[in-house]
Amino acid sequence: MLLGSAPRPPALRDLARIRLLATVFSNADPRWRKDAPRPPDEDGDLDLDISDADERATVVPEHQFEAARHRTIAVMADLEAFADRRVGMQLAGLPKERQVEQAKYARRLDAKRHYTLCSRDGHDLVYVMEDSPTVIADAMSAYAELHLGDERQAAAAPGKDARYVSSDDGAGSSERATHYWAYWHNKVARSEAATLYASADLRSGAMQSGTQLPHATELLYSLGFFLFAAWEFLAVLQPVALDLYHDAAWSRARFDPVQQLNSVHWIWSGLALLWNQTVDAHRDGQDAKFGWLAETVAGRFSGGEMFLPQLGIVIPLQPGDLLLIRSALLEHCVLPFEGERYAVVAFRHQSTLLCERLKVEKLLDARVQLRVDSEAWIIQRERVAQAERSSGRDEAM
Ligand SMILES: O=C(O)CCC(=O)C(=O)O
Ligand SMILES: [Fe+2]
Repeated sequence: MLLGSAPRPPALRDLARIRLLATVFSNADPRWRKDAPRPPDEDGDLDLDISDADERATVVPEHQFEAARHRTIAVMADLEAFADRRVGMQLAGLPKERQVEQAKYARRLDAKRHYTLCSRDGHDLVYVMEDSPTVIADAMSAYAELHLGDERQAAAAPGKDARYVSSDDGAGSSERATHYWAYWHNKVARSEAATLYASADLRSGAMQSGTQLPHATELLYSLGFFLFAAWEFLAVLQPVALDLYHDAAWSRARFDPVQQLNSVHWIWSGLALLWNQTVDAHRDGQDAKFGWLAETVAGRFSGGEMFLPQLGIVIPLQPGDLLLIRSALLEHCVLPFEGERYAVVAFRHQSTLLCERLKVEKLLDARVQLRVDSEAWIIQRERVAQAERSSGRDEAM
């Protein structure tokens, strides 16, 4: 695939969307039963109207992305070693205090830079882009206000998800929650015949009865910039990954609840929405092995940086930043914070690629790099300079 030429996914007309939502979330719909047979590939009863592409999320000026690509620093590491789990310091399982202690010895990246962390063998590991405009904090607060209620007190059920069971309970606000909007594959039979089911949030009564739907849709709209930015960056930096993710998403579009909530740039199999969660050192073992997770944070908080022990690096992820990270390979944890910290994490599980018979190894073979001497880089640099010149002119006028 050529740089940036990933096909734009279609979007739904509002009315069609509401009708679809009603169908998708209806209890009667057998697709969301765990034991449902795999949906047929041919057109089902849901007719997507693709005639009206939704451009809402595409109003971000292009030079903003170009500028973000413009400044990078590289930290060399070894991707294969990560896959083998041989490299660097690993902290999963250690008490949070020990994780925090180790973070003191890590290199702290400059918050005012965009950067790429590369592997020695030419694979990029992490991308960080700062300064995206954010409406996400408001949307997360509003959604929490309306729909989390008492659940906000309850983090992910203790013992269920080790990532969010922190030995340090003191960090952050007292209102914590983790919610998933996702489709999962049946964990028992991860095979061709594996079935899909929606996350508990999406199967909840409020979602199914529709009272929560407008707010969920609104929240997803508010994430438009984030999803768009992740899409755009993957298109340039990891086009093969974007292609795979896109194919996986769109071959499942009719059955993907979040897709149905409307997202033009939805290439993920799930979203994790975190309100004030501390997150212990972990790898996201279910994510595509060499794949990417996209994350943004919102709220007003201090601390809460992301620590990558294997790289010995602390990333001061700030509200509005975008992080792309090989989440199944790189161990990461969130350092303690004060204030309100929301995280939105978009991921694609390995099982969703296997199920689609998509070759996840392609993600490794992509060998797409951002190199200062590459042609792509030079083109980008020129475009950045151009964009900066013209925006300078705009400001002067
Ligand atoms: O909250 C964060 O910044 C990270 C969340 C995370 O790593 C996860 O949900 O897997
Ligand atoms: Fe994670």
